[in-house]
Amino acid sequence: MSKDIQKKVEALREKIEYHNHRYYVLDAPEISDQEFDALMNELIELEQTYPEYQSPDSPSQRVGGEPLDKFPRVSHEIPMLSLENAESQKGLLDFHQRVSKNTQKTDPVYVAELKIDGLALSLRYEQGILVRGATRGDGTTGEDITPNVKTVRSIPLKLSKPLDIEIRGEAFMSKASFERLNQEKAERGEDPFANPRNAAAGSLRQLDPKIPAKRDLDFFPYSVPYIRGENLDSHYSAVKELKDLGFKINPYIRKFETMEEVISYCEEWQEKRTKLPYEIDGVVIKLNDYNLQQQLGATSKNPRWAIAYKFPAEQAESQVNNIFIN
Ligand SMILES: NC(=O)c1cnc(OC2CCCC2)nc1N
Repeated sequence: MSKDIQKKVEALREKIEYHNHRYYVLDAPEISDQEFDALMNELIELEQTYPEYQSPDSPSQRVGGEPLDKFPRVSHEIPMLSLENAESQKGLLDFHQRVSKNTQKTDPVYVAELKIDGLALSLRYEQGILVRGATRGDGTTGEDITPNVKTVRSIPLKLSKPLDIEIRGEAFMSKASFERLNQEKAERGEDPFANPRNAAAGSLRQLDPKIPAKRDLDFFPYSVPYIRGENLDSHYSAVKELKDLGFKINPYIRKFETMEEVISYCEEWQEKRTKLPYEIDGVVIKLNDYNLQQQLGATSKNPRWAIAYKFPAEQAESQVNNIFIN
């Protein structure tokens, strides 16, 4: 009997994670929400009947377990640095000058990414299993919020390869989920969140994981500070690897040969950002080649091989819109 139950539980888990990936990462579901819920309810029932089969990587953790009384503190062996800001196009050209001068490369390849306005997370996987999710904190000490991180549907609980790896990225809430949440809070007479970033941060810092589980949080990875057994030679190859491992990758990431192209990408998204389903506050520009990154290194605060182009504060008109929507 027990062998059969174990097989059934494991088969259910795989099926549920497969459909979770289809829906939340590929945006291409194959079954209805009702069918998915039925699979999840069946798994939860089996795990409650046979607690000996509970497992940290079970998708039942995505709906949240028991509340914690506090978050343990964690240290980031590799500090989570912050980005130096460029307030203008001239700042980007100065950055390019510094990079070219210090790497003797006049034509380095850059990667440009939308700067998602959310909460930085560090994810640790051992043999491909998510074992720890932590906030950035002050860059060297963060909070272990693993049960809450497991409720973010686009964060894989198990990678497609059994790797020991650390992955960092931005957890965020879409504009639509933010408006819906504030609507619900208003109906309950609760104070609304000021913006999606606060809503995402506030949700992930709840001691009861059942709360973030209902908040439709999302995640885009943006760096691989540590990987064992594979050597990645560039940021772009790391992003490809993240996609292969099961993560959702932001579709607007681009490689550019010149800073002029980077600047026009920044101008393009400064105009188009209101059309995105999530908030961005700029563009992140990174030197693609890991050897060149290594050559430039980092200060105690920022990497010298990356910079953030921050958009000027959002036009007043769009703020007014938000007030009326709320
Ligand atoms: N908010 C973002 O979208 C974002 C933040 N950070 C980074 O890169 C880290 C890696 C090295 C220092 C900054 N990339 C991003 N896309």
